[in-house]
Amino acid sequence: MAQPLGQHRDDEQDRRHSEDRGGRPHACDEQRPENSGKRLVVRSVPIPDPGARFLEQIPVPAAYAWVRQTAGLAGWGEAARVTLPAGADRFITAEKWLREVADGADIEDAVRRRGSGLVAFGAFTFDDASDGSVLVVPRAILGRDGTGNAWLTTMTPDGEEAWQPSPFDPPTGPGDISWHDGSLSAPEWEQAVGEAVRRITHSPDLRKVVLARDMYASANRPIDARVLLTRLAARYPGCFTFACDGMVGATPELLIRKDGWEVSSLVLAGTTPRGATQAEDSALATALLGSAKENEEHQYAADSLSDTLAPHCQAMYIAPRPELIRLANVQHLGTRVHGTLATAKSALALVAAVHPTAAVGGTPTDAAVEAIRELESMDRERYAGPVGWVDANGNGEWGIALRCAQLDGDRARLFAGCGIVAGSDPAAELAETQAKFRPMRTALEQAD
Ligand SMILES: C=C(O[C@@H]1C=C(C(=O)O)C=C[C@H]1O)C(=O)O
Repeated sequence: MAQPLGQHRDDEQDRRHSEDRGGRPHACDEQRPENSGKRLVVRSVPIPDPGARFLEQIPVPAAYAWVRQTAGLAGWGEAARVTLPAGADRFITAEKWLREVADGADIEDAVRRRGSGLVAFGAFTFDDASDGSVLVVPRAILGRDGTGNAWLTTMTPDGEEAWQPSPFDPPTGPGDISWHDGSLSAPEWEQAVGEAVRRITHSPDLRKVVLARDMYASANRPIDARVLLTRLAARYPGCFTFACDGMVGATPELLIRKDGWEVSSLVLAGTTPRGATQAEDSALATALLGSAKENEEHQYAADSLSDTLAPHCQAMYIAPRPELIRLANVQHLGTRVHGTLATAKSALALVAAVHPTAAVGGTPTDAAVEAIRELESMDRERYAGPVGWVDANGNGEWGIALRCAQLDGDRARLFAGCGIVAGSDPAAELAETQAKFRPMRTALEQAD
């Protein structure tokens, strides 16, 4: 393995500073960059290939990441941050903030690849009514594409010392984990599912509601995001393994990828377990693909994405029927969507247009979000919200934050949810949430 890149003292100070505040800014920080006014000096340079396991080179526990297969971005430190209050305008406010940061920045990009130059990572709340969305420009990003081209980007507030390799803070596992119920116990959550089915059956207006539940893990030691990232990336290589401001996971669902005029998405909805044998696995897959209930649930999600994306495209292709997406823990129905934009739009503007899809909200959107607020008895915070990265030109890649946890010191809050339609069975949905918790549970409990 190549030498770890090490860390700079400033990164450590940044981390302590943000941890002192519980990772959450005070109200007076809202919409103000932490480097207040200092312009950023951004340099991207090619580096020798650090290898496929480049996530292991992040020098500090507070990691930023967006990685699929052996390609992606791994960041650390904080050069600038904006925290956005509740509001449907949080994506556009974030976009404006990034534009101002980029306009003021001194950028030299000798790499000129997707993800080089000035890049911010973001995690947005699911609900317009929730505070806590963030966009962070790290101090350093290690980037790698699928063919082993690699680069290092440093982003430094003017007048400060650029990040330099120095001692590496080795990752440590979280030790023994104990588990605690979240907002609802399992039986209470089954009751909520029953109530959603009743409302869908009796109201002609509500067709689908995605209901989620949370649970808590307590560890012996502070939980190091890097440990979870490397475990998740190894077990879920086809997913987007992500970390942003303590939100860590491996999501299979691509909300929007924007590259110049091209946009794409992978909508998921409809789930079945993996089989214990190949024959059982295939039988489950065949049943999923042929199930009227799962296809109905899927269609709402595919329609919601295509209905909201279409007005921004001059051409759009939607796969005519869902395909099977197999992960280590579950199998899904998935629909791929590709489009060409009609007018220039940033990735964040597109995220604003399509979120929340009926993969995580429901149909119709407003009634479903209202039912979620009433029935889940919790704030989803950034679970099921958009997570990803955006560059100075508005290109980027955003997933839906699923199969994930919010880290807070030695605690983690895990989330999982399921689409509920008229034909849903509460016990089967509870089992589905258990399967969807598994990626994070295993990542936390796995022995080194
Ligand atoms: C809501 C989640 O997943 C979503 C719901 C799915 C379903 O109901 O079948 C499938 C994939 C995701 O779109 C989750 O993982 O928490």
